[in-house]
Amino acid sequence: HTPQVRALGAPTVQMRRPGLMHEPLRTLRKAEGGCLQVVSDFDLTLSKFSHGGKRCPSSYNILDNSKVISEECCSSLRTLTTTIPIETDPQRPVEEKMPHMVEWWTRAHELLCGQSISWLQIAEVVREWGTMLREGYKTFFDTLYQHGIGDILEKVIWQRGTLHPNIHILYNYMDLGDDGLLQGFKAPLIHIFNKNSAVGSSANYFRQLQGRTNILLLGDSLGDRSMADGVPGVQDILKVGFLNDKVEQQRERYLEAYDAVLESDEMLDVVNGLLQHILCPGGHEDTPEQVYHGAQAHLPPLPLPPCLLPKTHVGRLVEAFVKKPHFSPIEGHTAVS
Ligand SMILES: Nc1ccn([C@@H]2O[C@H](COP(=O)(O)O)[C@@H](O)[C@H]2O)c(=O)n1
Repeated sequence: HTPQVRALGAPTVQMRRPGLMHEPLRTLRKAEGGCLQVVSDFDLTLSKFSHGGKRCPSSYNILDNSKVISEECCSSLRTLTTTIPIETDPQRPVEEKMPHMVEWWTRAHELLCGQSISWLQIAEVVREWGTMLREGYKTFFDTLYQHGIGDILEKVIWQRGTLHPNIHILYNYMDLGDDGLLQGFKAPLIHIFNKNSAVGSSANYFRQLQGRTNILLLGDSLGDRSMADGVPGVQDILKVGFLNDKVEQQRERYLEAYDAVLESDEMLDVVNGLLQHILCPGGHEDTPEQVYHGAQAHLPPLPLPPCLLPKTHVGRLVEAFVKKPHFSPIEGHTAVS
């Protein structure tokens, strides 16, 4: 018997087969988090899709739309967004979309590298942007940290004080020259349809987490549902999708792709509620806030991320600011994106 999961009763939650949630939830709950890893997308999943009626930028957009980019570059970047209809076209198979995505990301990187962007400018742009995480992000990260669960998410914001050592970030890391200017992006190129255990250092990373056989996956695009593909030894996986846009048109496909779909929901409350259900198997369900405050009481002080240690190169500081730090996962904690 799976106890009622209060979070799933929220009006924004849609499930095609609610009954199918029972088994994975039961397994996840039974393990009390000991076997859990959370694999999450960042853009428009942990960050907001809209705020005050306006669309929020992706982590690329914050640079694209900023004053550090010339008008000409901005317009060229905008031209590239003509690829979006291909990205979101439900009729095209992923294999057909792939080359277009590679071309888009590659060209955007080339354009950005031609702009002599300095690390200070990047830090400033990110600071200005800083408010766009979904409400509840602190509860989310702190709860996972307090329970020793890493294996989380892509791209997390250190500025928000939530870059705990159990987080592993998979992203297109910037390459800053000795002059502090953006000169390239590190390989391999990561784009919307190749974020999985086969890319870059992920295979190693996931191998370290072999004991964590239950996955809570969070995404906002249909490509995100494959983020845990190839992870070794997975027993149960629960996929939660944020359906941000064109809700009516996309509902059916999202319901097929994800176990639970959150429609136009800018909060992380449902996710926090699920975590709280999984992590407090013994008794009643506290509210996520109660769990959060409990978690806070036990949190050790945050260690400085390696990029902020005194001896490190200033460029690494920038990488932290722009959410593209290259931290080695710390054994026993870790996290993914
Ligand atoms: N140069 C680019 C490339 C992609 N985008 C958009 O960012 C989004 C990234 O989404 P993830 O789910 O992979 O985090 C994606 O929706 C692209 O449309 C961009 O803005 N600029």
